[in-house]
Amino acid sequence: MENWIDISQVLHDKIPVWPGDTPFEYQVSWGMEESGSVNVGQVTMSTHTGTHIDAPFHFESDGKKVIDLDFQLYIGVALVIHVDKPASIGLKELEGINLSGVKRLLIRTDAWQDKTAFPESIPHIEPELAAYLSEQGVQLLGLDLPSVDPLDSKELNAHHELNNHGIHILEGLVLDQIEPGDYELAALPLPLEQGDGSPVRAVIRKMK
Ligand SMILES: N[C@@H](CC(=O)c1ccccc1NC=O)C(=O)O
Ligand SMILES: [Zn+2]
Ligand SMILES: [Zn+2]
Repeated sequence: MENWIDISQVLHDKIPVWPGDTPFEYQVSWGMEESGSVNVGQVTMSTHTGTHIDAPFHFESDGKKVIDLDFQLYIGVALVIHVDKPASIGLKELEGINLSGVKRLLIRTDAWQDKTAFPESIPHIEPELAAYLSEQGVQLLGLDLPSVDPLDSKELNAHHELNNHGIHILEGLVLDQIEPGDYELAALPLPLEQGDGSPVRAVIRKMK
């Protein structure tokens, strides 16, 4: 009994993407009939589709690309907390939660309920939170939202501040059914040499 729970969005042709971004598409480009032996598929997608990580190159031209990220960060103990549908996530929202020594923090907001559509607005991470999180030891921040900044933000202050404090970003998790507590997490990015982001298969297992 392994008890791993999938907290990833399913990738299918109707998965919502950032407005104006490349739609997700899977096609069998070389079918059984044609090839004589196999189906061979091709995937077209934005790197920010569904459950994914951001590399700093996403928002900084000289930032690290996916291949440069330490993959160890994406496997290990993580704390899940529940901050119910906040307007934004700052110090006040995390009051009373002990984050000391937490390296991977996953925040369940339940603010993106209908995952068949891209949300109209989302709670954002207050950029000032980055310093506090890094003081506590946080190096990976995961959310059940498509961004850590407001959807109309061009400055991407939370992305930058998190990166300035050595905190990496995991977005688009599915945490609706997940009770707060200590878990093991695995959410490995693909080894994309040029990637600004990467889809991940994110799974968690409750710590005994
Ligand atoms: N910051 C978002 C993605 C993002 O901003 C975005 C993704 C695809 C196409 C356009 C985007 N932003 C455009 O202003 C993210 O980190 O996933
Ligand atoms: Zn992203
Ligand atoms: Zn992002």
